[in-house]
Amino acid sequence: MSRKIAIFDTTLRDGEQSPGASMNTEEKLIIARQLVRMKVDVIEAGFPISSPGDFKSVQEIGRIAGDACTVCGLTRAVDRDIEVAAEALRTAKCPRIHTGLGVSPSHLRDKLRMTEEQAIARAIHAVKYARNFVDDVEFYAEDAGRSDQEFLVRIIQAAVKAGATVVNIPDTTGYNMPWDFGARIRDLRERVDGIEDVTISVHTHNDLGMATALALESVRNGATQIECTINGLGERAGNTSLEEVVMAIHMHEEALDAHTDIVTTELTRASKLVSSITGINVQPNKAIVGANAFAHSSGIHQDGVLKARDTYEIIDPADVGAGGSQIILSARSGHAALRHRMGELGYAFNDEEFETIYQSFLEVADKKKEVYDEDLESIVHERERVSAAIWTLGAVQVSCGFPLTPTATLTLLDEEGAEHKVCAFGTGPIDAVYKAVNQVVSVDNDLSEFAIQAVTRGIDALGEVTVRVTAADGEVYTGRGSDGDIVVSSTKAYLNALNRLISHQRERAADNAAATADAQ
Ligand SMILES: CC(=O)SCCNC(=O)CCNC(=O)[C@H](O)C(C)(C)COP(=O)(O)OP(=O)(O)OC[C@H]1O[C@@H](n2cnc3c(N)ncnc32)[C@H](O)[C@@H]1OP(=O)(O)O
Ligand SMILES: CC(C)C(=O)C(=O)O
Repeated sequence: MSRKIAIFDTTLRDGEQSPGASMNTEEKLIIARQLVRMKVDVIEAGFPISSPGDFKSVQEIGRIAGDACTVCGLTRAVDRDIEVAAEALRTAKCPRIHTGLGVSPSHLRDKLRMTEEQAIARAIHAVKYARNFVDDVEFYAEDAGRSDQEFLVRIIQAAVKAGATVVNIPDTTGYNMPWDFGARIRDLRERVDGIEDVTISVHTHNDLGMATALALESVRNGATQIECTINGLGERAGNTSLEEVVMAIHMHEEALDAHTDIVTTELTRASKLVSSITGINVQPNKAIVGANAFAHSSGIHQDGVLKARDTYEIIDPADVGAGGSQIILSARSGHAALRHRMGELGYAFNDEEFETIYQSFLEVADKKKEVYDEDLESIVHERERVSAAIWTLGAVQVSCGFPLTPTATLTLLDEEGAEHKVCAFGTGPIDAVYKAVNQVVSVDNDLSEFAIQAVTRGIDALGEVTVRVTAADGEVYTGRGSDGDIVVSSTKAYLNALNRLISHQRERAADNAAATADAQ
């Protein structure tokens, strides 16, 4: 059995330190329930002395967690902080006090204004004092990543001797290279007496984008607890992201000789919950939980994934509760992806038909970021309309605006492919286009209805126009047209209606001629 790595979730403490992420007790409780469901080992619920609200949150989370996990409150190495944390955790089944102080030259000299000896004395006192209230005391050596390693060994040794059950080695400013930080952990493990009886924890920040790497390198060097947050929330660039370390350990259990007890299928839900409560969106390309983590939008990748998912996915989306892989249709998609999606929508085409559809798809895709199902339906229907065409659109251009007179320049193609070019004015751009169409296609009709709607989302949505025209004999014909440009969709819709009218009139004329011939 591999080593168990405890997951210490600090979303509700360090995560909440993200600007704009503060949460009330009710919200913290909702997240805490999800953390319990996900089986984290420790919930750092807050900093009890910092406010009555945080005190209450720690107290309530201690109550709901029961013995499912340890609940921890953070303190400075200050007696009053420790007393208040102890009080907040009084009714918790598995309470932990997390106390400590800065250990780097900068923290000692500029922030705490203490000598190394004073800091060691304060650390010993804080750990011992906390042990009066709880059996489980975690000592943090803040900014250990920039500390003098000899001093770090001494203060950690003192904390272990004073009764710390966990020693936390933070890279508070995310300064280290993973291998350097790993070497620090290994050195502590080799030199601190009694460290084998305590848990070595790491708390790494993402200032250089390496929080996850720092945590994993620490595990390789003997750490058995990782402090992390959902979505990597936390001070400045954030903390180690829980979902990343959990899945990295999950994927490389053998190499790391490590596992966690996290229910990975709950990761996506946890991410969405934290994002909706804090109002902090997850970047789409975020590992594991980003909206694009299992989305494929380029043809070569889509073809691969459709043939075998693991050609481009190392994680089964179901393993993190993310539903399934997504094929995003875009101008970079190839035949395989489009054929697949069309199949899912219930369309089957022969190769020749499909090639026309694919070319229309590329035209639409070049104008839009993403092609949705509604766009595909529209492309299919547009093709059906084009195949029934008598008059087709060659080109249309309008100029309009204040104080211009709306003008349309139009080229229509007849059934023989001959071009007919006209120009017309109107009360608006569509009116100008329709007047131009009437100059070429001379059939008696009244435009009785005109409606336009966006087929999909966004400013680049296809606009679908529906028109109804009434012929001289009172018969009504409907026409539809779609395009990213509503002048073009309006023109196509009108032509579609007129083509129907003309072909119906031709059918009727042919029927009449046949009837006359029969009668003679
Ligand atoms: C790396 C981290 O993420 S640490 C956690 C950060 N979290 C927080 O700060 C929680 C929210 N903080 C608060 O509510 C407040 O800052 C409190 C209640 C903790 C303290 O408030 P105040 O008493 O007003 O102090 P203030 O915040 O102005 O300054 C911090 C003081 O604590 C001292 N201090 C900082 N860390 C420690 C420590 N670990 N142990 C002992 N003293 C410390 C500072 O040196 C400073 O002391 P000084 O006033 O004598 O110079
Ligand atoms: C208080 C400690 C654990 C911390 O948050 C840090 O060092 O970043």
